This record gives sequence, structure tokens and C-alpha cells, in this order.
Amino acid sequence: MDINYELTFPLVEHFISINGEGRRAGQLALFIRLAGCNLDCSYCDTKWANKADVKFEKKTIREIVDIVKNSNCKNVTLTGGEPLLKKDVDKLIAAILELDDIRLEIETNGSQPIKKYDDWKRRPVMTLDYKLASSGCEAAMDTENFNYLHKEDSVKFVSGSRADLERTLEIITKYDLTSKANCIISPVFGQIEPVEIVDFMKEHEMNDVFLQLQMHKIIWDPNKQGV
Ligand SMILES: C[S@@+](CC[C@H](N)C(=O)[O-])C[C@H]1O[C@@H](n2cnc3c(N)ncnc32)[C@H](O)[C@@H]1O
Ligand SMILES: Nc1nc2[nH]cc(C(=O)O)c2c(=O)[nH]1
Ligand code: SF4
Ligand SMILES: [Mg+2]
Repeated sequence: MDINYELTFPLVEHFISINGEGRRAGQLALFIRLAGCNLDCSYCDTKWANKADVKFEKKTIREIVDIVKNSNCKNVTLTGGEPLLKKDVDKLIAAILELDDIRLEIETNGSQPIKKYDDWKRRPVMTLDYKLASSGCEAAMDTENFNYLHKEDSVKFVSGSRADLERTLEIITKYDLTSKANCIISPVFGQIEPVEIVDFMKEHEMNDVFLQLQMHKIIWDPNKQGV
């Protein structure tokens, strides 16, 4: 791919922390957060990054690659907002993947196609949300994406109610998702007790599914930015 290293992206923050979510949870990671989202999930903990007047810095691919190099982190998470919404984001992704020894993860909301990455020789790992009813955004889900999952990817169901859990089970079963990728259920923070999720998993013998609590919200103040 031809990469124009002068293309720019709206960076709202970058920081090193432990990854609090996904299959690399607990490992150090560099987070690169881009502004703007096409959805407006009821529970979104990053609404500030999606506001029209959010402060951002226009960073070139060259500058973002330098941030990655200087971080000395192996794990890099590109998130937002919705990272895959950005024009030419595939160029940014390809540029980061040109660095040796980097594991790049994309946090994406399930409304944007991931097909174009399917046949890349080095492909980023996708952590793909399936937005449930309590998000208010289920209608935007593109289930075509389930055809382009790789084994190391995750599908994440952020659940806020019993109805969300029932829908999670229905979607996992209908698309046989546990055979295609990691399946993760996470509580909408503070909206449902984790024990309710465990009870549901036991009730339905969901042996191949992971429960995940957002680790950074346990370690730090849940409203703290940049961790
Ligand atoms: C802020 S989003 C950014 C990436 C992308 N827009 C998405 O939704 O996947 C990152 C992750 O945080 C999760 N998230 C946001 N607010 C949350 C909350 N209140 N409780 C639990 N998870 C939340 C999202 O579901 C998503 O998996
Ligand atoms: N520590 C930490 N881990 C995370 N994993 C995914 C995050 C995100 O906002 O996409 C996130 C985040 O915001 N903080
Ligand atoms: S898709 Fe992600 S960033 Fe956008 S509103 Fe939902 S949780 Fe927030
Ligand atoms: Mg977050």
C-alpha cells in the first residue's frame, strides 16, 4: 500500500496504561484515541471525545508513528470515538503495522466494515462491539462483519440488562461466534451487577465466553481520563 505519511488524523489523547479491556487486558498498552463517532451509545464513557467542539491535535501519520516508536510499547490500541470512521485510517493502520514487534488492536463499534483488512498479510486484531438494546444503537450493527472475524479477534457484548444478556446469547448462537473469535461479555459500568452475568452464563452453560470487568475503572476513579 502507498502510504502518504503527511495525512492527518484528529488525536484527542494518547497515553500508556494497562489495557483494561479485551484479550490483552492487564498488559501495558499505548492508547491512541481519535475524535468523533457515528453512534451515541447511552452509556458511552468517552462522550467527551465525540463532541463537535472537542479539542484535538491534527497529527500526521509520521507523528503518530513517532509516538508509537517513542512509547516502547508492544501493544498499541487505536480507539476513539470510532477509529474506523476516519478517511484513510487504513493508511495509518498500515503505517503502524510496518513497525517491528507491534501488536495493534482496533476498538471498533460494530457499525463499520472490517472486510477490507481480511487479506492483509499483517492484520490488526479487531475488538468488535455488538451494541445491544440498552446502548440504543443496535440498529446500526453490521452483522456482515461476523464473516470476517479472525481467531485472535474479540466480539464484545456490553450488557446492561437481562434482556441484553438474552440477546447476547441469541447472537452468539445464531452466528456461531465462539468458533470464530473470542466472545466477551462486559457489564455496562455500574448498571448491572457482574454476578448477574455470571449467573446467566452458568444458567446457559456459556463455557466458551469470557466475563470481563473494565480493569482501569477498578484501579482508578471510573471517571478519570487518560488511564
Ligand atoms: C469508548 S469505546 C471506543 C471504541 C468504539 N467506538 C466502540 O464502541 O467499540 C471503547 C469500548 O468501551 C466500551 N464502553 C464504553 N462505555 C462503557 C461503559 N459505560 N461500560 C462498559 N463499557 C463501556 C465500549 O462498548 C467499547 O467496547
Ligand atoms: N485502560 C484502558 N483500557 C482500555 N481498553 C480499551 C479502552 C478504550 O477506551 O477503547 C480503554 C481505556 O480507555 N483505558
Ligand atoms: S460507539 Fe463507542 S465511542 Fe461511539 S458512542 Fe458508542 S461507546 Fe462511545
Ligand atoms: Mg475507554
